This record gives sequence, C-alpha cells and structure tokens, in this order.
Amino acid sequence: MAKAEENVYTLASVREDLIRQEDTIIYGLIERAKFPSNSHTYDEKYAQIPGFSGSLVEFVVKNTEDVQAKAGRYTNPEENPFFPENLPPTSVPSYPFSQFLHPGAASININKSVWKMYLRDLLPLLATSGDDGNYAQTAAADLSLLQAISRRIHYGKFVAEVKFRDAPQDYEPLIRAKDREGLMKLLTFASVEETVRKRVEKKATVFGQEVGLDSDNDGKGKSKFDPTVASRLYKNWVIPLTKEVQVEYLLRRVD
Ligand SMILES: O=C(O)C(=O)C[C@]1(C(=O)O)C=C[C@@H](O)C=C1
Repeated sequence: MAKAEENVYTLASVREDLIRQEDTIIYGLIERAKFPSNSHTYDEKYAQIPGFSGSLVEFVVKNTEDVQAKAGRYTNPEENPFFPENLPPTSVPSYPFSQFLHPGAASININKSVWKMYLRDLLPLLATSGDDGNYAQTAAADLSLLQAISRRIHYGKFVAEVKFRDAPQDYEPLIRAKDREGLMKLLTFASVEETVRKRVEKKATVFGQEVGLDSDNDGKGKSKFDPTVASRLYKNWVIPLTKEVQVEYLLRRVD
C-alpha cells in the first residue's frame, strides 16, 4: 500500500508488503487456473475487433488501463502500466502519494519482460490445455494476475530505496562505478529468497485446497492448481525481475 507520509518505508515494512502481495498473486493464479488455456485469447488472428489490431488480451488490457488511468491508478508510484503509450491523464483529484522514491524511478518500467514471461513461460505451466469459450473472462483473469505480478516486481524500487538509505556508503561507490554485478551481490539475501519461495509454495498449497466442513478431509481433495507453479514463478521470474528493478533503480539513484 502506498503511504502518504515521508519516510514510512523500512526494510521490515517493505518485506511485509511483499508478503501480503504473495496472497494477491496466489489468488490470481487460482483464478486464472480456473480456465483452460483458451488460446484464442492470445491469437491476433482470432480477434477481429473493428478499429483495433491485436489479440483479445491486448484489447482488454489496453482498454482497462485506459479507464484505470483516468480513474487515477497510475498516479500511485507503485503502479506501472503495460501499455504506457498514449495513456490518458487522470481525471480525478490527486492524492498526495509519498515522494519516497528518487525521480529516476518513473523511467523504470519492465512490463514488456513481464508480459513476455507471462505468455511464454507462466501460462503453459498454469493453464491446462483446452477451450471453454470464456475468452473475455480469461483475459480479465490475466489482467489482474499481470497487474499483481507487475506491482510486486516494480516494488523493487521501494526495496532498493530503503536499502540505499540504510547504507549509502556501501551503495554509492558501486553506483558511481556502474557495477551491476556488485550491486546485485550487495542487494541479494539468499536466505530471504529461500524463505520467500518456501512460503509461497506453502501458501499456494493451503489457498488452493478444497475446504469442506469435515476437517478430516481438508487438504485431501484435488488442489486448484499445482503449488509448485507458484514457487517456480517466484524462483525463476518474480525474484530475478524484482532484483533487476532494484539494480536499474540504484543505477539512477545518484543522478
Ligand atoms: O527482501 C529483500 O531484501 C529483497 O530485496 C526482495 C527479494 C525478493 O524479491 O523476494 C529480492 C532480493 C533479495 O535477495 C531477497 C528477496
């Protein structure tokens, strides 16, 4: 959650926020796994939308972002659109979001990589093959999951700012030397990453299980999706991309 006041982010508070965001991502995985792959959703040749060239998922994401931009979504520095080109300005009164980040943060948006990873890597792991015709609903599930993953990854900007403020003397020389590898090493906590992966898989197991009234049967039924998909998502893409955002942010931090 964005904070209105200055200096309210700490390493503990941003980590807590990341933990809460895990829930949103796992619910998003469950919601998308409800539908089969529905490949027409992603097929540019299938969608014949007058005045629009692209797939159905692009149509839903672009148009929803347009509405949400007018409603003020992107005035929050935690939010980054997938299609920033030609987005309308907000039409609502502004909220005094914290100016915690360095202004360079605004130029970091790695949603092109998030989008590619989602379609190419995650969906084949998550969705069973098949077609039930629910393409609009599928695209809507894709959108909320994409937004949750994107928010988590770009939250790396806040994590990096906190780390920089905690130890500028360690970060500044590496930033000035543009030492990406050194920065990556300094911001990495292998044991935290392992805890995150394990917790995510546990949450996915718990949230994905059938709940009955007979507690003896809880957890015995079929899971709503394979919980290892959640931990693989984090291990292979979410954590590495969050770290990439941190490095990009730090490189702009002393400009
Ligand atoms: O908690 C941190 O320190 C983070 O930078 C977040 C995160 C993550 O993406 O979960 C990324 C890098 C660290 O190695 C550990 C965890």
